[in-house]
Amino acid sequence: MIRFDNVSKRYPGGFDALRGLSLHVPAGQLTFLTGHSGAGKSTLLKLVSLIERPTSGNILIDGQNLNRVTRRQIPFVRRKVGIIFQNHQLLFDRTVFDNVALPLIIAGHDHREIGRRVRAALDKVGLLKHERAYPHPLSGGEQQRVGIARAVVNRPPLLLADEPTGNLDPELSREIMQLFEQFNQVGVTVLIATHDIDLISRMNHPILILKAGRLQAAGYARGAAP
Ligand SMILES: Nc1ncnc2c1ncn2[C@@H]1O[C@H](COP(=O)(O)OP(=O)(O)OP(=O)(O)O)[C@@H](O)[C@H]1O
Repeated sequence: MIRFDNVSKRYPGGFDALRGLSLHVPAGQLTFLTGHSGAGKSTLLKLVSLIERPTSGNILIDGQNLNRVTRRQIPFVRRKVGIIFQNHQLLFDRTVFDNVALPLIIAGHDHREIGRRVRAALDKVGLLKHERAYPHPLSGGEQQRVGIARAVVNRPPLLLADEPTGNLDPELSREIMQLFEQFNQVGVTVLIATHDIDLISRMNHPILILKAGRLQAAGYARGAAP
């Protein structure tokens, strides 16, 4: 699903965030991406979502080489990718419904289709009863679920999450991970960047470990081979 072939990323200022990185995230898997602070996890996710471009090397998503994607094509490629951030980046002056509807409005769907899909996404994350609420009074875990509903409302085949449990306690973190597992079980490829070794070591999913912009190791927490 995601293939990095000798990818390097040098930011303006000269810092090499990724250095000749090659890796593969198979379709249909839930994969964790971990490594020290500054190892390049967020940079990798930004390259996959075309927020940043590589300095050299090739990135293939579902066989499509991102180097060949023009600026004008970026929004169409991004529709295949749902992105979840640690601080969920919700619009606090819009209702839960409107926050989740945003990607569909941008994509130009009609009113009825938007209503149907938003409610389906809110139902999946257990927030249907809060559709008219504003994000502020919701708990941190609920706000993160709104962000997840917004990411999946377009039904993308690929979900990326950057520290999605960073602000949550262990119980809520487990619930959020279970949600990702549910999406994965219906065929969505999921890539989650996280520092939470404790959480991922209790789950049996493939792990990629970055160190200073390179792949240090790939495997399973429980030592099981793929
Ligand atoms: N826009 C930018 N301009 C310059 N340097 C950047 C930029 N974004 C990231 N970097 C640098 O690139 C390196 C990798 O950053 P990145 O955010 O990818 O790491 P990370 O593994 O996600 O770290 P963390 O776990 O702390 O979020 C860091 O040293 C960071 O300072």
